[in-house]
Amino acid sequence: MENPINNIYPINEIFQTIQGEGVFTGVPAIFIRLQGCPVGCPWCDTQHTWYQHQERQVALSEVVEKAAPSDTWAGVTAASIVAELQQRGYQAKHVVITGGEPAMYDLRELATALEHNGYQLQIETSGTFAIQTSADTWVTVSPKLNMPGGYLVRPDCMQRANEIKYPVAMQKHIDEFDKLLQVCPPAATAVIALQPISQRPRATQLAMQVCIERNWRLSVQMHKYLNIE
Ligand SMILES: C[S@@+](CC[C@H](N)C(=O)[O-])C[C@H]1O[C@@H](n2cnc3c(N)ncnc32)[C@H](O)[C@@H]1O
Ligand SMILES: Nc1nc2[nH]cc(C(=O)O)c2c(=O)[nH]1
Ligand code: SF4
Ligand SMILES: [Mg+2]
Repeated sequence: MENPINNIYPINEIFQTIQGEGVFTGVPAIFIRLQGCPVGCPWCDTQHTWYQHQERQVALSEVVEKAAPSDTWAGVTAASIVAELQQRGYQAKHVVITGGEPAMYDLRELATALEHNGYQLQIETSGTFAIQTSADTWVTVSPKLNMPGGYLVRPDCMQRANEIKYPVAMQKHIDEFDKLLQVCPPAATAVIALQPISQRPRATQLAMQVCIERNWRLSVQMHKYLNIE
């Protein structure tokens, strides 16, 4: 049955590009970026999505294919989001819901609407909020440990993850991740990847070395090397 609730999702931007991170790297994808995140990672790529200011609310047409990142957002229903993707003639069938922190919102209605229209869904989440999405959603958890917002990574998120993509810059981060894997073990089938923070050469060197030692994957934010969105 269709979820009868008409959730309003705060959309920061919608764009079509190539997935640059994790297991689906290289796959053409439509990105839906939601506004709002309280986790506070100091090196966050998308700090313009942290706050949801009422006075920055705009129409949906203004957040589709933004010329530059901004903190404007539009409140949109699942049906209107699907209609917008179809109207824009996007060819990608892989949809990535990111943010901001998408797990702050109940994504079930949006997931159902997208799947009914032939899209395959992936979400990118920090693992600090309960994940409410469809059973078929590919869940990428990028755990955030000891961040200023004080949020904890949830064991249920680690269990649900199809992919764990951990951002690293120094050995301390690896040690913290090892502790997390012990306390909150992922499913045996979960793919584990390390993602160097902000393309820093030392972070990349460390991530490569640990991936080889542990037989984990490397995820390098390909879109930044290609200078695409
Ligand atoms: C911007 S976050 C949004 C989704 C969610 N809040 C999260 O953290 O997963 C999307 C992805 O970008 C990663 N990320 C953000 N800033 C980064 C940076 N400077 N270097 C490497 N990865 C970064 C996050 O770890 C996450 O995997
Ligand atoms: N190309 C591209 N790939 C991405 N993978 C995850 C992203 C994100 O911001 O969540 C992202 C992004 O912003 N662009
Ligand atoms: S959890 Fe994600 S969106 Fe929030 S600050 Fe960290 S990287 Fe940025
Ligand atoms: Mg990004």
